[in-house]
Amino acid sequence: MNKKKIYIAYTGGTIGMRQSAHGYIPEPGFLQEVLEKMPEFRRDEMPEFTIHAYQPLIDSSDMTPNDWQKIADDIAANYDQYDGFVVLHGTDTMAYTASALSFMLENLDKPVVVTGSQIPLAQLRSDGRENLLDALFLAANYPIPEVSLCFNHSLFRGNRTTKVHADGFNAFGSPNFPPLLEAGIQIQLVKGEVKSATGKPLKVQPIQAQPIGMASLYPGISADVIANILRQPVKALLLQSYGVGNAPQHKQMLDLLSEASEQGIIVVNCTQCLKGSVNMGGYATGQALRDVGVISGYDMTTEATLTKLHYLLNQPLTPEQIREAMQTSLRGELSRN
Ligand SMILES: NC(=O)C[C@H](N)C(=O)O
Repeated sequence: MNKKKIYIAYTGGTIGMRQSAHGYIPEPGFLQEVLEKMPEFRRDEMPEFTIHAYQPLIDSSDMTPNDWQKIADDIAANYDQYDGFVVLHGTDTMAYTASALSFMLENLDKPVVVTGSQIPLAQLRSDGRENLLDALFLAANYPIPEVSLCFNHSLFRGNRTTKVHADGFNAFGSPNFPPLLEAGIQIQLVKGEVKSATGKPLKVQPIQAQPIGMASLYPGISADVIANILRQPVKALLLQSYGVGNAPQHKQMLDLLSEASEQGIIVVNCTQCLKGSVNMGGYATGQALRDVGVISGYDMTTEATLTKLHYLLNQPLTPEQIREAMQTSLRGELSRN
């Protein structure tokens, strides 16, 4: 039987860490050593896999857009030799990386599954074994050609995920989109579409860090706080508003946002709520934002909004084109009714 070949890009994260006097730390070679002692990964039903360990291995709190670039380039360089890709990554910023890769990898025709764990693979109660077995098995046998995130027996669309639990095994949620697949007793496709590769050429859109401001509204927030954020050389502002996209009807703040929009700063309205969508037509407090040029983030996660802004700001687009693309689904990251 011809086994499928999966490329593992091992970036770091808890899954391969070892206990030290200062807490968990990544250590080169350790993950491979632990895997050698786990025969289940070499069973006949499992695909062949190659591990490429990054130098240095990092805790995902240290991830930057340069690292997203490194992962995207690595996948592109190995694209033709493998049937699918698994990215081993820390959980803290996993949803950001999964979202960023979904935008950067244009014409993706093969599965890219991002996973990691809450407890290191070397520890007795690790969730890393299940997550990595699932990720490899699904990448080989259920090739859904998009960037997904595999955790706790669910496969989610990567750009719909957010870390919802700091210390539970069910660390990720996809609040506004059903899972692509559920791996219970039966493996059940929910929203995912299994397709074999068509041979479309992959294109990587390069990304460099962009100055993006983020402000979460709270009762009593002063316009000065927003003014300070806008004083930086920001190109976009992610505004986390209340409910369906409401903000206080604060003249000074609305004037600031209006000025920012006129200067070409992209101001995106996302809700602080975990579930549901922005609808700025719902209340006068939301309409006031729309009237000053703020655009809707609909039901996008913070992670998807931020990485999509990075993706678009790196291209030669006008502010109007960016606003338009922000409100359009590029990779299934938003739903518009
Ligand atoms: N569970 C984890 O992987 C957390 C770790 N701090 C990381 O994100 O790299």
